[in-house]
Amino acid sequence: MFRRGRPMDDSTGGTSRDAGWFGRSPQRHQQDNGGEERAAEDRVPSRPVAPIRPVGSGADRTRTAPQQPAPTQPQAPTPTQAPAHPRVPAQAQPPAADPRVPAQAPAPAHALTPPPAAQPAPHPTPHPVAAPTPTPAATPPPPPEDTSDAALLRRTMAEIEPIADKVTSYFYALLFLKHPDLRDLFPVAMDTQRDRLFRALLTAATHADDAPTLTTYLTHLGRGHRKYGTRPEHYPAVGECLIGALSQHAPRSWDARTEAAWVAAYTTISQIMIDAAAEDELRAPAWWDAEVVAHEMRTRDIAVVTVRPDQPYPFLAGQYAALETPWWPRVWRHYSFASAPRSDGLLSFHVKAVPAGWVSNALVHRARPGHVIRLGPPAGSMTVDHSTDNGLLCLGGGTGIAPIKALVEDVAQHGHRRTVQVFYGARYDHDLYDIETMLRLQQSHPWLSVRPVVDEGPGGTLGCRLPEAVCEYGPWHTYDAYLSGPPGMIRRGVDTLVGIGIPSHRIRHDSIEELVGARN
Ligand SMILES: NC(=O)C1=CN([C@@H]2O[C@H](COP(=O)(O)OP(=O)(O)OC[C@H]3O[C@@H](n4cnc5c(N)ncnc54)[C@H](O)[C@@H]3O)[C@@H](O)[C@H]2O)C=CC1
Repeated sequence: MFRRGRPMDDSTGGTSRDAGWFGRSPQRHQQDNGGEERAAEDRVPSRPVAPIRPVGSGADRTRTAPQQPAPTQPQAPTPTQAPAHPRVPAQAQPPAADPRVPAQAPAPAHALTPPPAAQPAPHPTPHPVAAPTPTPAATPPPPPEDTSDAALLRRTMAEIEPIADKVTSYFYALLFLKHPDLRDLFPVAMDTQRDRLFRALLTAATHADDAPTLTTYLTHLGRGHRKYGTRPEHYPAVGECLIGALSQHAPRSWDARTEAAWVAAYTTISQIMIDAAAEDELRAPAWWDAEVVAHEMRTRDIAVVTVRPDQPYPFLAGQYAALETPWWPRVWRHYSFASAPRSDGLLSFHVKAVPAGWVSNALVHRARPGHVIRLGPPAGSMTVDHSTDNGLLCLGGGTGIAPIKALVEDVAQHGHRRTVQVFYGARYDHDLYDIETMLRLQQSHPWLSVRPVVDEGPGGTLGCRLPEAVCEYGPWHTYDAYLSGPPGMIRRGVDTLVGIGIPSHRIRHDSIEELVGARN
């Protein structure tokens, strides 16, 4: 969930009312803990992380760079084999990789070289005898240099940010060169993985001096990495190569102190993630196997897939999960739950097959009843705040209607009458694949109104009409807003809603960065 223009990592449980990126909502906290607050004494003892020995650090920066990794990248998602899921988790991914981390560039702590002070202009003196001599303005002293660890980390990040892609490639090259055994544990295609790592790194670095925020974020990250089979011994290998890559590409800001700051930061990061994963092991599986029990094609490229998890799967309406199919091991994509929790324990997802979408094509065109997929733990905080009576204004674009439907069901289950107004957007009439369900819900719930908004206008003109359509109704300033759909719709929707008076802290949606490419 986000504040406007300021993404919250929804896997971390932030709410619009939290103070920062990774603030934790009471509601999400409860869900994280299975409804119970764990007593401190229940915590498992910390597992010490092995020391990190930076690879390719400042001292040997001049060495030849390793060759770029050559991950095989199949051209099209046309799986031909259906290997069974290995029962023993053979996956591992580097610990600093979360899709929900905002790709926000860190602001440099301050300019290292202050701009030159302006020189006083020469005063014209037509009558030199009488003219007073001006006192030159005092040159302000340069601000004291911030040499805290956090500032050192931010300086490195600022230096590598413009060449992020290169640094990430170098990091993986180093990792697979030094630890070739780890290559098999990553997905065949490393495209999404690369961005995630860098974004997670940015977040950790920019929040290094904000311990509570960082801890909450990393705790979720550590738990989420269980499904990859990440083990404590993987962390030093990743850390060493990460620091090696940074030192190689940030020559201006790298020195012994900077290296020490990175080693300390990464050690802390690893420790929190390892401990979080160990604690989570006590109460939840790393992933759930889930059998497909129904597969319904709604259009030629949209399917509603219903699965039965092999054990209870607690979640909240509005959340999402990572899904892995048996055809593309270690490739996980996120989908929202399309229903509130059901008494029969079944879960539904709305999946649109997108071009070159590995998981989406497998789920739409290949998965059938009887197949078993995997689910990661639930995440996300686009959930209903049941502590208020505010109405809900919901914008669902395309398959983004899935979590909106879950939210409506959630309000219905709570039996507390609140106005819910849904605007359901699609390009054409025939793209409104779930309109019948939504209209049925409207019929049975007098507090619910559903308005389809189709882009195709008179004479076949197309325009993105969804956010604007909301302005024709209202007023909305007492409503909580929920947006779900393509990133462009979210961005424009947020601007529109703020423009018509909904405070940004009452506007909720999943991470835009995560949405980009996350469901393909
Ligand atoms: N399947 C799921 O569980 C979920 C999917 N999503 C996301 O929803 C999206 C659904 O994609 P499609 O069905 O292909 O939607 P689409 O591209 O057909 O668009 C759906 C609606 O969004 C509006 N829209 C699109 N771009 C816009 C823009 N730049 N400004 C304003 N409005 C815009 C359209 O006018 C239309 O009303 C995907 O990006 C997916 O990641 C989001 C949440 C859950």
